[in-house]
Amino acid sequence: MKKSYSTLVNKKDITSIAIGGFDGMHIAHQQLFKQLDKNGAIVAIESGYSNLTPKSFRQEYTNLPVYYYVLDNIKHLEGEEFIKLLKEEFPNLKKIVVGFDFCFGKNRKYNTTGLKNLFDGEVVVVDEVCNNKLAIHSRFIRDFIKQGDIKKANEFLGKEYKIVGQVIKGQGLGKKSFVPTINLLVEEFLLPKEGVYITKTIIKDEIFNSVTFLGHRVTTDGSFAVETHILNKNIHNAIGKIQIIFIDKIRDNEKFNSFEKLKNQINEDINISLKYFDK
Ligand SMILES: Cc1cc2nc3c(=O)[nH]c(=O)nc-3n(C[C@H](O)[C@H](O)[C@H](O)COP(=O)(O)O)c2cc1C
Ligand SMILES: Nc1ncnc2c1ncn2[C@@H]1O[C@H](COP(=O)(O)OP(=O)(O)OP(=O)(O)O)[C@@H](O)[C@H]1O
Repeated sequence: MKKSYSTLVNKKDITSIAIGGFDGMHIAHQQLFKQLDKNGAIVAIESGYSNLTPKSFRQEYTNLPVYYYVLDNIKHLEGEEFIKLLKEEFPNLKKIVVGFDFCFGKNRKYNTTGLKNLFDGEVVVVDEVCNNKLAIHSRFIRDFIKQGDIKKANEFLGKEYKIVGQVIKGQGLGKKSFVPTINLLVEEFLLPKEGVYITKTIIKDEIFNSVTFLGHRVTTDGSFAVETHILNKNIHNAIGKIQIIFIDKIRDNEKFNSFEKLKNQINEDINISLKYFDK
């Protein structure tokens, strides 16, 4: 469940901050957080494009308080003005942690050297964090997810990719012709490539093994759907928000020329998922 430490911690108590967009809260971001002291905080600059950990979802991946600032409100600031703002916001600030490629201020013209010149406290610059020689960045993780390469995305995230959606009514076909599924409306999160995935589904804090289809139902009504089938369990009453955790991709979305062929394939997808959870 979402934590909201930032509302509980007084900004006056904060002595160190890490600054960045932090979409995904991936392995490299976590390296920055390790440099913070026990009165540390995360200053997340919201560009409006965060879709790995949108809006306030970043708080879930850290015990440090996260404070959000809207990029449009601060991007016009000169370097001195930005530092002044930080010192007003966090009057006891002693240390700032950023990555090697951090830029800030009007036209992004200030870099880590500028930060060291302008801030009178300690500045820690973290070297590029890589995974097997590949730099870890949110934009690369987004590419992996869009390509359906969930394993790679999870490796770079340092955790399993998770989306949150609202339960909605399906076509009512699943139960009758295929298997029962929970249909979801997902608005804020980046969706993996169309296809079928081994997943876990969290409903009211309870975790279920599942298999999830997402894409255009090209075999039935053609409409776009995110639907999850809970393995070995009948769930009748899922409502509200549920979470889907992506583990691995099974296959691409396919158009079948009969419902029977789709049904056989769905059973095969279920078997692959069951085997994965059995091992
Ligand atoms: C594991 C699984 C795999 C699926 N694969 C496909 C597929 O490859 N192509 C497709 O058109 N629909 C696929 N579907 C979606 C079915 O067409 C869908 O479940 C059916 O239309 C029922 O929809 P409903 O839940 O809205 O009633 C899949 C569903 C599941 C659960
Ligand atoms: N691979 C990395 N190694 C070290 N520091 C990093 C790395 N990636 C990001 N950072 C630092 O983390 C902070 C947050 O950066 P940012 O939100 O731009 O992450 P990102 O993964 O590079 O995102 P994007 O791909 O969208 O640019 C910044 O201070 C940035 O310099």
